[in-house]
Amino acid sequence: MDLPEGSEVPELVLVFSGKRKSGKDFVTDRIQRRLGSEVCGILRLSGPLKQQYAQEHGLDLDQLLGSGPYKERYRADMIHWGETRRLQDPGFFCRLATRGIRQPVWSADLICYGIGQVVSDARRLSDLQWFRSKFPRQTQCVRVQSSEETRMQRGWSFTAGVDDAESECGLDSGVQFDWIITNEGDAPSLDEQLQPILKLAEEASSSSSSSSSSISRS
Ligand SMILES: Nc1ncnc2c1ncn2[C@@H]1O[C@H](COP(=O)(O)OP(=O)(O)OP(=O)(O)O)[C@@H](O)[C@H]1O
Ligand SMILES: C[C@@](O)(CCOP(=O)(O)O)CC(=O)O
Repeated sequence: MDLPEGSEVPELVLVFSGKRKSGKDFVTDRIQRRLGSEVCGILRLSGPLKQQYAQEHGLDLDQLLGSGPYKERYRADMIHWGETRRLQDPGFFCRLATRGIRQPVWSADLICYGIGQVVSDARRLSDLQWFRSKFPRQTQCVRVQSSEETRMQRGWSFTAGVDDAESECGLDSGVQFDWIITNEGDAPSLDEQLQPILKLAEEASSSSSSSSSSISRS
C-alpha cells in the first residue's frame, strides 16, 4: 500500500461502475455536490491513465477527461494501452489514482471533517478487488445502469472492440453490488435513489468525527 505510514483513511469508499453514458460522472458529481467537495473527493482511475496517454501521444488531456466525442476516438487505443500496464500490474492505476489525490479526507489534520472517496469508474474485477482489499470495511460497490436507448440519447453508439470488451463488460457478472442506481427518466428520481447512500455517508461522517481510522499496510 502506498499511503504514508500512519495515513488516515476515509470512512467510506464508494466504488462506482457502469456502462458508457450510463451517467457515472453525472451521478458521482451529484453525490459530491450534496456532500461538499471539502469532505468528499472524486477519484478517476482513468485519470492517471489519460494523463500519461495524452503526454505520450501529444493529445488534449482536457478533452480526454471530458464527455464529448474526442475521447471516443481514442478509447479503443487507450484501453489497449492501459491493458498492457494492467497485465503486468493490475493495481497500477488504482495505486496511481489514490496516490495523486489531494482531497482533505486523506490528510490527517482534516480527517475529522472527512467522509470518504468516490471512485467514479471501476471497470474490472481487479479494480474492485484492489479497493476491497485495501479498504475492506469502507468499500461499497455501486452500479449505475441505464437502458441502451437512454445511453444512445446521451451520445452512445455500439463500438465493437469497446462495448464487447472487458473495459465495458468486466463487471457484467460475478459481482455482488451493494447498490444499484437506475439513471433513467422514468426511474425514481436520482435524489430519492441516492438517499440511502448519502445517509451512509452522513453516518460515516459522524463516526469519523468521533474517531479516526488507519489502514494496515501490505
Ligand atoms: N440523469 C441525467 N440527467 C441529465 N443528463 C444526464 C443524466 N445522466 C447523465 N446525463 C448526461 O449524459 C452524458 C453522459 O453522462 P456521463 O458522462 O455522466 O456518463 P459516464 O457513464 O460517465 O460516461 P463515460 O463512461 O463515457 O465517461 C453527460 O452529458 C451527462 O450530463
Ligand atoms: C481507457 C479507459 O480508462 C477510458 C475511460 O474513460 P471514461 O471513464 O469513459 O471517461 C477505459 C479503460 O481503462 O478500460
